[in-house]
Amino acid sequence: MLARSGPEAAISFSGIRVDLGGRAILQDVSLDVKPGEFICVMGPSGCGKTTLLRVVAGLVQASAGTVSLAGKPITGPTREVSVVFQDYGRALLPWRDASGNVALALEAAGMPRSEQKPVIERLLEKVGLKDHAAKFPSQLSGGMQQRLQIARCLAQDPKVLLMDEPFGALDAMTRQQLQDEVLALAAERNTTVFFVTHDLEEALYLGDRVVALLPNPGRIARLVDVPLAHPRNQLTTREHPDFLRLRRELFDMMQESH
Ligand SMILES: Nc1ncnc2c1ncn2[C@@H]1O[C@H](COP(=O)(O)OP(=O)(O)OP(=O)(O)O)[C@@H](O)[C@H]1O
Repeated sequence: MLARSGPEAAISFSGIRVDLGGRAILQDVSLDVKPGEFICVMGPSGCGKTTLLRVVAGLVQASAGTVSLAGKPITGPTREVSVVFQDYGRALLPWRDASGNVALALEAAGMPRSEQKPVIERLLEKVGLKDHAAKFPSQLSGGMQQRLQIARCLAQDPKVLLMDEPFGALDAMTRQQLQDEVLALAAERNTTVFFVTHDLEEALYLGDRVVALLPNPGRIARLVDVPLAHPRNQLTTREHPDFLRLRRELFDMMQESH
């Protein structure tokens, strides 16, 4: 057995290429995501962010190279990985109330009904929906529906949480609240988060590292460490000189690539 210098990567991409529709969408992507790391993938529309996330979800296969989860090759969807989509409206079941939507994940895991109630209550409380357990998705605001989708994903107790532009459809205030909630939840559970966004500031605010992709074909243009202290703060973090410096650097890089 080979000696390892540190813990095994939670997600490891090694020289992957993804071809779709007869062309290379992603090329030569290599990246190790550490366990418990919050990694943000950003870049312009069409650079392959969602495709990269779908590779981790086991929904798209790499045409070349390898992708593994905690050392095991990804061959399809697994319960260790959960996905939060931008479109919460379609992700939730409209005929089930908030409790019922969270229960879905517990049922899928085979948890007996009698054990589900306290787990559901705790999760809804965690995402601030304790008093809305009996409401149906249509009775909840957009932010609340997204919180519910997050609770349902957490019910699966995933090692890796994939988030695809999860706050893109929310107003600025709600978006900031949810950013802080997800940061706190991920830190508390030591969940590895793979977060896709086209918003550079969101990527820097959330990420321990930011992967900047450029398109045609999608490839890693920059990988930056974000040296900002935790917990992050919507005012002081965003005003920090390191935040402003990195924002400028990545912004310039994106502009130059046009
Ligand atoms: N199934 C598919 N067949 C053919 N081409 C595809 C398929 N899925 C995605 N693509 C193409 O791959 C490229 C990358 O798409 P992807 O959705 O991964 O980009 P993105 O960076 O997430 O974009 P956006 O920010 O607009 O969501 C796009 O040009 C898209 O048209």
